[in-house]
Amino acid sequence: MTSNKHYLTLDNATAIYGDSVAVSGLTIEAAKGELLSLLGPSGCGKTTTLRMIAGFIRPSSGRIILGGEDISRRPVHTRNIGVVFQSYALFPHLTALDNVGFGLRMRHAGKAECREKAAAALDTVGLGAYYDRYPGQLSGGQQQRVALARALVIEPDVLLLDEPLSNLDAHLRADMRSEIRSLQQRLGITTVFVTHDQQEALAMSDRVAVMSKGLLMEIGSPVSLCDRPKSAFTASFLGARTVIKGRTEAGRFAAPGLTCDGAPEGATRLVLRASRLRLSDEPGPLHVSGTLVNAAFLGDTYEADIQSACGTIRLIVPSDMPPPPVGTSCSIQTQPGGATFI
Ligand SMILES: Nc1ncnc2c1ncn2[C@@H]1O[C@H](COP(=O)(O)OP(=O)(O)OP(=O)(O)O)[C@@H](O)[C@H]1O
Repeated sequence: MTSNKHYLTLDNATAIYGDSVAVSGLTIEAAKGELLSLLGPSGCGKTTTLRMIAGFIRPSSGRIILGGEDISRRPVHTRNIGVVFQSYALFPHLTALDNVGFGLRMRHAGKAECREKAAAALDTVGLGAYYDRYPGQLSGGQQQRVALARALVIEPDVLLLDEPLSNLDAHLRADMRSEIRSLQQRLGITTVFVTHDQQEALAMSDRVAVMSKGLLMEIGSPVSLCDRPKSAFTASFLGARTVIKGRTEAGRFAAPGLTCDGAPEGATRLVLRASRLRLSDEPGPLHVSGTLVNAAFLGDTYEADIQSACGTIRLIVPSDMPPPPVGTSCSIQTQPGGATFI
């Protein structure tokens, strides 16, 4: 018996290629209906993890458990898992309908059933008018939807998405991001989503597993990872954060040219979150000043870099509070949630 909380479990899973360890002792659980993202830099083992779940590679040690059953040694085609690859991997000589129906035909479904289910899956992803188009006659976003329909048509127990948005332009990416998330929630399908884009992971996931060099660094909800990162790696990988090394004595964190009050004993890193800092001389917990060396206008915000004695500190300030000219001396103050200690 398995609870819905432990629907998909990687139990100490390790993957080795030749003599190099790609994934090392990974233990992660996904609840039924959860969208779990694997987030990390290139080469950290995200795709390898997905391939172990799908069954394309066997774990060298450890287990993959789905719905209470150990599937580690089961061949790919006997696992009811849908996969969408970065490249979509559509057959160019088949129409959208036949691409989607392909998996069903492999499972010996009848012609009428294939057609009916493939059409329903294409309708689900908003491609009802494109059954007869070939991949070459579809836009990147439409091809991506066909690939998604093909993964969904088998009514998979788990959906695996390997960087499915990386070939799309920024605008379409944002649209597809929310489309996939609402579809996943509507269908209640347990999903593992691989990405190296922190915004994508934060926007789409129930929980995010941060990976580095084949290891799980940290796992948590997007909000908890952003507000209370437990490692410097997570803090800096989640973007727009400055991590400063220092020491804490009597509740005060100190680094060259910087102090910050409210630190727990033993803290050796101060994480400053760019969007929760401001340029200000007002007194507060943070004491640091420096020179503005860069200010980039990003539309709704400015990204400003302050060169200080403890390194460059990045701030994101609203565009209605433009930073002073480059070269100006400024002090920085933190707003609630702007400073975290590790
Ligand atoms: N078939 C293979 N043979 C040998 N080594 C491999 C193979 N596939 C991946 N690797 C290595 O395993 C490690 C993890 O690769 P993996 O593709 O899982 O990383 P990733 O996090 O998905 O990266 P990316 O974001 O670039 O796709 C890397 O060091 C990679 O070079």
